[in-house]
Amino acid sequence: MVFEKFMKKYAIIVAGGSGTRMGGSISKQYLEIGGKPVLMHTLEVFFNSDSSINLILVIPESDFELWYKLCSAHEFSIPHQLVKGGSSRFQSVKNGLLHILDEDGLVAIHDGVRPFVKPEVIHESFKVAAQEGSAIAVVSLKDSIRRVGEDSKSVFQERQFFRLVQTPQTFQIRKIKKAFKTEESPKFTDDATVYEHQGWQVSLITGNPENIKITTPEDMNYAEFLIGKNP
Ligand SMILES: Nc1ccn([C@@H]2O[C@H](COP(=O)(O)OP(=O)(O)OP(=O)(O)O)[C@@H](O)[C@H]2O)c(=O)n1
Ligand SMILES: C[C@](O)(CO)[C@H](O)COP(=O)(O)O
Repeated sequence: MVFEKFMKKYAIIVAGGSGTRMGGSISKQYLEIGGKPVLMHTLEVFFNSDSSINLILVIPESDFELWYKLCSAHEFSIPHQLVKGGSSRFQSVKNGLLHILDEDGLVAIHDGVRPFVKPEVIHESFKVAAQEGSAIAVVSLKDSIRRVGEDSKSVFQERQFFRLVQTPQTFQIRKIKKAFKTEESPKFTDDATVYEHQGWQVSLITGNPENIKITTPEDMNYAEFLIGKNP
């Protein structure tokens, strides 16, 4: 039995992107919902779920000044380490991992633009990763799905065999640091795929459906609605 309570814990919050699908002059991670930048909500959920988690925030180096100004304007005082982002999500995660020693412990990797993750999911992810090496938050599908071929013909798929993958994706530090030593590949759409590339099986946990990745403008309306429900 491994008890995660006594292990060193980190969370790498990746926000090194520029939000091309959202558009606009300010990257989506700094847009306000409920009067506060998205990223501050995300950092708060982790801090409030367990204040012993060491928070590492990855943003583009060119945004450091902006972030300091936002922290000052919003009197944001949650302790975190700022790390520069990379040219892709993979590179941003890799930069975050370089700031963690190769030690026994756990690291949750989480998209900065998923501020609605539930504390219960964060706790479960650390618990399962301590026992099994990894814990990937996923949710079941509610709609029917079809696979569309290049000829535009579509085929019914049995949705019970599929899951939507979210973050946090939590790992034992030694394993995920080893996994990220590999060359970047287009197949690496998340951290689970990098881990799996080592021949290791990932463990799935149940995420929360409202833990959306804020991606396009209509997501901001839903995010404002959700903040209203959970101020
Ligand atoms: N070079 C990058 C690219 C993405 N991300 C982060 O990875 C998460 C998921 O990526 P996505 O939603 O695609 O964000 P963007 O890359 O900013 O958006 P887009 O693809 O629309 O440009 C986001 O928190 C994003 O900031 C990152 O840390 N570094
Ligand atoms: C990591 C992720 O959020 C899991 O669903 C997703 O793969 C990120 O994809 P994106 O294309 O970088 O937004």
